Amino acid sequence: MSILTRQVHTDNRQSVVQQFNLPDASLHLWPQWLEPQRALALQLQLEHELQWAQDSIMMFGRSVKIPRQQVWMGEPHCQYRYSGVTFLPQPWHPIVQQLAIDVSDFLQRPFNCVLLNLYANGQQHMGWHADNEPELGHDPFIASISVGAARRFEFKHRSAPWQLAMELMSGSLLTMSAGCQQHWLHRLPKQSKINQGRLNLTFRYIEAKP
Ligand SMILES: O=C(O)CCC(=O)C(=O)O
Ligand SMILES: [Fe+2]
Repeated sequence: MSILTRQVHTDNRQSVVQQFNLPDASLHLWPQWLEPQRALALQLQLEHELQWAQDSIMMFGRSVKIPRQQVWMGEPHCQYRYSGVTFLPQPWHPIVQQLAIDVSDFLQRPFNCVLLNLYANGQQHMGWHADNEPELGHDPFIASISVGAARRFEFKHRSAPWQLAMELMSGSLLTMSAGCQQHWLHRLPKQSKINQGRLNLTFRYIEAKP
């Protein structure tokens, strides 16, 4: 499959965007959305100040530790159930809340919760999945910010032999929408040679129940 990408260059790093024209999905990547100093400060501060946990999930009827650490954070109503486990949100850390506001302003989209993942090195990873839990609504719009080591991020279509890989650099913003979670899977594969850590934040929106 040939993927057309369109690149726009101006002085402002936030307006440099790559658009991936995939069947059944929309992906946009701003490779340098955060200033390098802000990306580094964010990584260091969040690594130290959040209550990271190597949670367990259910796989094939067994409880298995995830190969990374995570924090679920956001508005109090944003309970999140995946892989057989319900997560209650930690209250906003002010830096993460400010980032949620900045991303919302930039994309003109609401976000009220975020899954943070901390990968100590390239051995830590996330397997094939889609973020299609019912709480996220019919066609989730997800904004993913990465800081730290650059890592490969891969997509594969659920029913056609199409694949796509990209590099998520420190300070990048990736959006996944328009069918991406229904029709595609994504993963962060192992890259054993990478020794540095990486932190990723996927901002999401969960509607409050009346
Ligand atoms: O670390 C990443 O870039 C993957 C994050 C992701 O897919 C998720 O949090 O659902
Ligand atoms: Fe995901």
